[in-house]
Amino acid sequence: MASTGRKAREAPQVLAGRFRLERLLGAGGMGLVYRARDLLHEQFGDPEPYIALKMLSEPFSTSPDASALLYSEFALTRHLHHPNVLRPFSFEVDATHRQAFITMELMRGQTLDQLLCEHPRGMSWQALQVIAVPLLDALAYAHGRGVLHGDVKPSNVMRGEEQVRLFDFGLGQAEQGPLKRLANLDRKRLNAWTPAYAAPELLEGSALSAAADIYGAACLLYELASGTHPFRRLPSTQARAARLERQLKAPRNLPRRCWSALRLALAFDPGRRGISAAQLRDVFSRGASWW
Ligand SMILES: Nc1ncnc2c1ncn2[C@@H]1O[C@H](COP(=O)(O)OP(=O)(O)OP(=O)(O)O)[C@@H](O)[C@H]1O
Repeated sequence: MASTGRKAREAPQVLAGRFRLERLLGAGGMGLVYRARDLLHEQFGDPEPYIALKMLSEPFSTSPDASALLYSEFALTRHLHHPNVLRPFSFEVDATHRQAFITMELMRGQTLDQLLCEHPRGMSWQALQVIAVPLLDALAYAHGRGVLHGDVKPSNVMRGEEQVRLFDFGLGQAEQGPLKRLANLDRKRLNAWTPAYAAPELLEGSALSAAADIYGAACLLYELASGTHPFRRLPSTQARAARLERQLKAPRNLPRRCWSALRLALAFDPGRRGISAAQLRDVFSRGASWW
């Protein structure tokens, strides 16, 4: 994180004459996210003029299709209207600084990786269910609209004061519908997957699929339930080579029916990962019967 301070100082103070950057909220593999104030809204008396503002960090920001990449993230989420998908506001370009950026709803809360630090032995079933069901519902909804997330992992889900939100569709893609044209960008060359959550077939060059999203979500859910990653945070290809699926243990906080479903979702072979986000959601939504 040492470099993020440097990037924060280098960033312009006001973008597009309107958005004043206040502080860096987070730096991921590809982007920098700031808390910013919308000076226009503030001028008209908006008591809550705060937004989140995302721009690409180097070296992505200097790639020829940087703006298209960011636009694609914006466009994918703009077409999703779900209470558990983070709301984007606008895509902008600051001509002076030649800087493209997205504005979006500012979330107050914790990302799930921050939450996991507080639960090293996993969460109770009740606490887990409150997160799992909305998250899976958001994923099922996105998949139903032909949108794949591409990077489901704990740092891309936030538990806000009121809601759980899935965000960062930066590696996402439209499988069908008019947005499919956006998918021409080659994300493989970005090599931005997080190997511990990316399904083995993705790391081996296959196209993104709903099944790949399921693998990431399953790793995340396992981690919430047990406090540890199912495959010791190894890249999935290495975990498969070491046959770690044989050592998988049912998290003690998980009802048995959820474990059977989760195990299926954790399959290394996409052909055997025979469960959808909607099916997983339905299993996790049922009451706390342990059988
Ligand atoms: N709308 C938001 N409100 C508050 N904080 C946010 C928001 N969006 C992102 N963040 C914070 O910024 C961090 C990085 O955001 P994001 O995941 O979009 O960037 P990224 O570079 O695409 O990350 P990666 O590629 O590593 O997943 C998040 O983990 C979170 O802490």
